[in-house]
Amino acid sequence: MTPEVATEFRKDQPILRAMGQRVRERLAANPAVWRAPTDKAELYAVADFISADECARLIAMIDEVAKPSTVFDMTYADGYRTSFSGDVDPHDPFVKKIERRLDDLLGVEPSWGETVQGQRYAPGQQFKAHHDWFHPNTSYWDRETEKGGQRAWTAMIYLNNVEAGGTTDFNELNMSIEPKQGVLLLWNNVDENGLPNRATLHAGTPVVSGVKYVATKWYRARPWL
Ligand SMILES: O=C(O)CCC(=O)C(=O)O
Ligand SMILES: [Fe+2]
Repeated sequence: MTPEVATEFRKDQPILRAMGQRVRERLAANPAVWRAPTDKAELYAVADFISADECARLIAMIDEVAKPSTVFDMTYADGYRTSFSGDVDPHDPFVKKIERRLDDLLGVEPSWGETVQGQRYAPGQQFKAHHDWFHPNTSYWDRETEKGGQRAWTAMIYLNNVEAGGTTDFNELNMSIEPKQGVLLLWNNVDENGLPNRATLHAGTPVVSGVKYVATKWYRARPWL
């Protein structure tokens, strides 16, 4: 990482380092949490994090709000993220229940989490390789730095099994994760020093057949609400 970039990241670095340590220790003490065998990134999974009924309920909510996805600096037409997505109602008691379960797993202040975003991929749709952490020199950097700061953790739940395709690929880690209903995938977007981790590069690969639904919550360095 160039020194120039490191300057941009300095503001949240100590917070992210401390947060990483706290979450890491909490997850290590939880027997339901599996840690991927790599030291390049912190990637975890929890099986049966939510039930099939809960998945169905979230899927119905996603179908109500999903629109062509955008990425912070891009439009749908750029073809980078061709899924449909939308935020589910953050005031819905059922959504709050799922959020509480996530907050509690990580031991993170609820106010640091963004609203849960649902995403649906039809055959051929994908989210090309990207980092979830924010990059400086973008149109959104100042705004996001002001509101919540850097993205620290990503918590993504697979809501259904996909007939073919739709894996989440972490190419730097040589890992390709097949969607499985109810599984939570969790990773720290920054390294142990609190700096953005390039090895967290990942993609939602094109669905080949069937449909894929995920629900994602990102946790920030500071209160987002
Ligand atoms: O759908 C996936 O497997 C990955 C989604 C993703 O990376 C994201 O929404 O940031
Ligand atoms: Fe992502």
